[in-house]
Formats: sequence, C-alpha cells, structure tokens
Amino acid sequence: MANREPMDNKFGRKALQVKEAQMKIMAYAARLESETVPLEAAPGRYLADNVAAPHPFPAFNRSGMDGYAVVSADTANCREGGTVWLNVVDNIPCGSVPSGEIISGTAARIMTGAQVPEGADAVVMLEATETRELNGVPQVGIRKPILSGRNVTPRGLEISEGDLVLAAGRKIAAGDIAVLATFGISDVPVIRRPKVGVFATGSELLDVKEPLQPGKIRNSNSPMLEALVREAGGEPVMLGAIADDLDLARSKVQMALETYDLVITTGGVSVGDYDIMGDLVREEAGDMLFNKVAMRPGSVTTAAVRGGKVLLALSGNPGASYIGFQLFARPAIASMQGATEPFLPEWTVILGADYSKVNNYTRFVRARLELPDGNVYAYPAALDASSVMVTIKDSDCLIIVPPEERGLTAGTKVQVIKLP
Ligand SMILES: Nc1nc2c(c(=O)[nH]1)N[C@H]1C(S)=C(S)[C@@H](COP(=O)(O)OP(=O)(O)OC[C@H]3O[C@@H](n4cnc5c(N)ncnc54)[C@H](O)[C@@H]3O)O[C@H]1N2
Ligand code: MOO
Repeated sequence: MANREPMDNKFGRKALQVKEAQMKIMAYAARLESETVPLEAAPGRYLADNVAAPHPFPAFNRSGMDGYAVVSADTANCREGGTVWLNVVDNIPCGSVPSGEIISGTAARIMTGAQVPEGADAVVMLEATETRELNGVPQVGIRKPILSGRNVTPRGLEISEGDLVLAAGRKIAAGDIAVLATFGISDVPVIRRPKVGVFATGSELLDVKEPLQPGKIRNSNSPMLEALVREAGGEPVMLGAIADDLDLARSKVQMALETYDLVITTGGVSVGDYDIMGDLVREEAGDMLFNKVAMRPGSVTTAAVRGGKVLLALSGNPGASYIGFQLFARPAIASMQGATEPFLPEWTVILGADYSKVNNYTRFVRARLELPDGNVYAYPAALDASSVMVTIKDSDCLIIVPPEERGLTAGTKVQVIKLP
C-alpha cells in the first residue's frame, strides 16, 4: 500500500502511555450480564447487586456465656459479701426461646448463643455461681455484682436491618460467604465470567506433550495465560497454537471475536517477516486501538477492536506477555465482571538492590517483596528481560521504573504493582 500514514507503517509506530492504552481497552470492558450461582460456587466471583440486611444481626439478644440470665440490679447486694439467691425459673438451651420474662428475684439457666429472656440484662457465667434447692425450688447463688449488659450481645450489634452489608462489585471471599449465609442468600447474584479466547502464534511452537525438536520450543504462554485468565475470574477458551500464517490467523481471530468476550494472542506483533498479528491489525486500521506502548517489556503490545470486542495481541516473549496480561487483560476481565477496583493495587516500597537498566520507556521489573527489618523492600529479579520466562514464578510485584537518565539506587522509594 503506497500511501499509508507513517503510524500505520510497521516501523513507524506511535507509542501510547500505559494509562492511555489501558483506558482504550477499558472503554470496551463494560460489565456483562448477571447470573445466579449457588453459595458454594460464589467465592472468587463478583457480586452483581448490593446486599442489604433483611434482618438485624444478631436477630435477638444473645448470651455470650453459659450461665444464668439475671436482672443485674439484683446482684448489687453481693457487694456486702453476701450471696444473692435467685429462683431459677427457666432453662434456655441454644436454639430455643425463653418461656417468659425474668423479673427481679428470678434467673434463667442459659447456654452460649441462646436468646436472652426479656427482663434479663446480664448473664453471670456458670463458674461464678453455685446452686441449691430451697423447698423444691432450684436456686442459683451469685457472689459478685454484675454490670448491666455484661455477657449479652444486643440484637443488631453487628448489623441493623436494612444496612448495606455487601456492595455490588465486591470480589466474594470467605467472609462475604459468611454474610450471605447468615442472611439466607443461597443463590448469589454474580456477574457472568467473561469468556476469553486464547491462542498463540509461532511456527516454532510445540505442544506441551510433544518431545523437544531442534529450533523449536514448547508453547508456555498459552498455559500461562490460561492460568492467568482463570485467576482473574475469566473463563479461558484455549484455541491452540497456529503457525505464522496470516490467513489462518485472520479466520481464527474473526471466529474468536464473534464468539468470545475478549481475545488474547501471543507472538507475531513485532516487525519481523512472520509477525502476522501486527500485519493483521494494521490491515484493519480502523479497528486498531494501538500497536505500541511506551513500556518495557511489551512495547509491541497491540490491540484492536471489532464488534465491540477487544483483540489483545501480546508479545510472544514470555515476560512481556505476562506483564501485558497484568496491565491490560486483567483489569478488562475484572471490569467485565463489574469489579469496583479492576486495577491491581500500587504500593510504595523501598528498592532492595540497585537497578541500573534505564530506558526512555517506563519499565515494569519483576520483583520479590520481603520484610527484612519490618519495612517492605522490593528486590528486582536477576534476569528480567522480556524473553526471560523463569523469573516470572518468583515475582510478587512489578517495580515501576519511570523513564530516567540514571538508574535507581537501593534504598530509594519506588512504586510497585502488587501482583495477586
Ligand atoms: N527488528 C526488531 N526486532 C524486534 C523488535 C523490534 O522492535 N525490532 N522488538 C523486540 C521486542 S521488544 C519484542 S517483545 C519481540 C516481540 O516479538 P513478537 O511479539 O512478535 O513475538 P515472536 O517474535 O513471535 O516471539 C518472541 C519470542 O517469544 C517466543 N515465544 C513466542 N510465542 C511463545 C509461546 N507461546 N510460548 C513461549 N515462548 C514463545 C518466541 O519463540 C520468541 O523467542 O520482538 C523483538 N524483536
Ligand atoms: O516489547 Mo519487548 O517486550 O520490550 O521486550
């Protein structure tokens, strides 16, 4: 094509800043429809609706001890050193209701978690009591005064009726499950998991099960991305690996964009003779969101949109595809699930060792967090090149190294992206 704009040319790409590139993708990562899942399937899903408390919790005044429910004023006389004797008029195990009110001079034997009867305002623990029978009437003796409210959890202490307890967009964890169970919500409204089509390109790629062959490598990006999609709450659909064949890639991308919510590919986005994904996206210039990002690794990260669906073409280099996923795919997958905070959190920590590599692009350096002296330090991986695979597994954060003239020295405060 003779009259292509310079930025459409595979050599003259216009680099976007990471945040700009993220926003371009997020514009197509709207919340998907909701569905209902059983409580046990809800952990890890994102809540679709606000949950308001249908009743207070606790729903009744609850005993915090095994003991006797009393009118606390009755125990005031213990102050003189005497034992106060009260008639035991009720026995309230957990799960049953009191048979009546407690009035001055009476007490109810009660177990932890049982409903405190009307009239009683404190529970004296068993260990602080003695018992006897007087004229056939069981009595409890109390030796120490007790304050009103002691060992009684009042109705609504934790949650009042109508309180917003869980907000839509929360990622459901074990504590949320406890809340949902408490309020009898056995069918949980969540956002459907985005279906993410994943395929790799590269004539050098072997399947994991294949024996190694000269000049070839096993496809590690696809299984890694499958794990990452799952970790982000998406449903990966593995579409295999294809050779560097433009027609094959075109039909695969077309099918995938028609079928799935997001499509992620790796490889073939650079400027080489067989870099078909770059060519494919350039062919359809109207759809391209970007084909260069001011970052390392992953500067060749490319994205396009068709029919409202995003094709994210990550670099084939394992380090770059991992970081590209965390920066661009993870927030999109979270956002499609209605996450209120789709981006990974950023922390300020101390750089643990000198980092000398500099660049005119922002660098995302895999690193490991440690607390040698109570402060959080980030130690850059020894090997952090785009092509390096083995240190991905050792990293729990990415140090954001801004474009600078000089390197960073140990002890400097740095921003990191905390990996899940
Ligand atoms: N002349 C230039 N060459 C390169 C440039 C450039 O600007 N000019 N950019 C370099 C940078 S930076 C990167 S990053 C890579 C990007 O390459 P591609 O995204 O096109 O990826 P490939 O060339 O297909 O592969 C790169 C590398 O990764 C290996 N690979 C690919 N797929 C997988 C997979 N599924 N599992 C494991 N490993 C995979 C592949 O064998 C290559 O070694 O381009 C530079 N070159
Ligand atoms: O774009 Mo490459 O991933 O910087 O090394």
